[in-house]
Amino acid sequence: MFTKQLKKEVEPIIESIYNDPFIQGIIHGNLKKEAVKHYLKADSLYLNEFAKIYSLLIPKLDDRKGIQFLLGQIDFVMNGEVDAHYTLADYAGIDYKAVIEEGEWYPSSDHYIKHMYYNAYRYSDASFTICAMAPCPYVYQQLALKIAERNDLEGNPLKPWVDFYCTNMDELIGHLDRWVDEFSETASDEELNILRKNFVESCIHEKRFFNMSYNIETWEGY
Ligand SMILES: Cc1ncc(CN)c(N)n1
Repeated sequence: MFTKQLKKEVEPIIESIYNDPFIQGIIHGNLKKEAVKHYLKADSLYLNEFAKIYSLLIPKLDDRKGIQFLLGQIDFVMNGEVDAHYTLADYAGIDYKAVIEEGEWYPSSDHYIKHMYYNAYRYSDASFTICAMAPCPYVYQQLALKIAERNDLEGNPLKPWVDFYCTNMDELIGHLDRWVDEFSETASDEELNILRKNFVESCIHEKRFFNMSYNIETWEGY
């Protein structure tokens, strides 16, 4: 399966994100509050765009089930994933609604968001965009499962964040994989390479997004 190969290829990237300070801060329950705040400011806007990009895929699909699935995902991104954000906001002792008002597309999130939009407008088949979007649920699921495996989260205020991404991603990932695997069966080598590159680059964007948050990256700090 094509998506299986992709997942194998990005294992070292996920391992390196796991060792980066943002995820280590989650593991040890001592992530600095400013990093959480910066993450929330960036991520609330990122998720808004993610929902909008799903909507751009709707005209690319013909099957009713696929369209219904995307509508469900738009709802999840807009209304469900906020639970994970509230866990972080409560941990940092901040007013979530007030904080996200100050959000911006900081350089690394800006790059990531535009990577997804480019593929949505550039290619008529949804698979190209899906490969750029799939690391969003996949990387978080893999990180959460890896953290949960340690079995040392009792009493960690960030445990609900880990639990959230351990449990809510399977169906979505299965759906995205099926779309891409089906397309890959008839795709040219050149198309396969673009799909692969999109997936790998988005995993790297995930790494940069966490580091952007940890390092409080802004446009002023060029
Ligand atoms: C940047 C980013 N990537 C992934 C996720 C998890 N859906 C997220 N909330 N934000």
